Amino acid sequence: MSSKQGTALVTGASGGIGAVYADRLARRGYDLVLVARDRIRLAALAERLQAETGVAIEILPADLTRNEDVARVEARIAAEDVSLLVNNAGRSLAGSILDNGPAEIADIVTLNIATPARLAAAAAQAFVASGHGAIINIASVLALAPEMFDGIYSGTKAFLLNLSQAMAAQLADKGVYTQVVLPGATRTEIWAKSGKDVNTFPPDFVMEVDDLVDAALIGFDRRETVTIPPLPDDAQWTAMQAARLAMGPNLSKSRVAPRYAATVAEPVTA
Ligand SMILES: NC(=O)C1=CN([C@@H]2O[C@H](COP(=O)(O)OP(=O)(O)OC[C@H]3O[C@@H](n4cnc5c(N)ncnc54)[C@H](OP(=O)(O)O)[C@@H]3O)[C@@H](O)[C@H]2O)C=CC1
Ligand SMILES: N[C@@H](C=O)C(=O)O
Repeated sequence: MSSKQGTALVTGASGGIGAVYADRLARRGYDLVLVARDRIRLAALAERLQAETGVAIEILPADLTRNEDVARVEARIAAEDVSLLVNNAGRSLAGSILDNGPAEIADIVTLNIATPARLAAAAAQAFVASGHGAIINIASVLALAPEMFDGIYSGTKAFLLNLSQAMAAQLADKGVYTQVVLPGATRTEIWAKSGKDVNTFPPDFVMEVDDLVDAALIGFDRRETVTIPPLPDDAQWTAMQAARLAMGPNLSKSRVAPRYAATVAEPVTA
């Protein structure tokens, strides 16, 4: 029997933020499709949540950097029971742009940009066709703070913020809700995987993963487009958006802005 909430497909569900989303969504009555590479961890989570909540749970082991695996997940999203996509799987990098080569850069761009874009598109197309559905994209506060990190990881998260705001604008009147979540530093394995010890960070800098997901779901229930769980004053985000939108009418012109007119410009020497 299918659940009233429908089915939520969660990527990166084998640990960290994705596993907590799976837990919370099962308790809200969603059936689940759990996606990640580690079949054993997915099966253990599915078994526990099935026993605790009684919802139907399937596991879909997939390496989301592989085209054929992503295609299997796209096909599962297109099935009519799926009503929620949590686009969460992601990775970080060890070191800066000076330390990473082509393989690492291609891998993170595929996992953090190309795959979530493909899955978001698959979900958007299916949900618009059925007239309802929701998409949660997990970005990062580093989308707003490129100076703080390596630039590549934070750039992938800026992409997700941009994509989500565009999707929210394009899909809201078609019955599809898009939320982008910007966590700050959150205590998960992502830090150790990229060579950082999260326990050396100042304690008031790091959020526990349960708190992060519970706050993000409050933003979801409020139908926020952008949810930033650590940010105390929403007015700061609103002001930044207002400043960005105010530039809109000036961003494309037939004439060069006077400050770039040839007679004004000074040659720059390196
Ligand atoms: N923790 C933090 O401080 C923050 C995290 N985020 C974002 O939150 C999201 C979740 O991260 P978090 O829970 O912290 O990290 P974790 O490393 O704990 O979890 C990452 C999840 O992604 C899965 N994953 C990684 N690579 C692949 C792959 N190639 N194919 C399929 N699944 C994959 C992992 O499963 P498996 O290894 O089994 O494949 C795992 O389930 C990420 O997008 C991250 O960028 C954003 C801001 C802060
Ligand atoms: N996951 C973190 C970096 O690795 C972050 O987004 O803060």
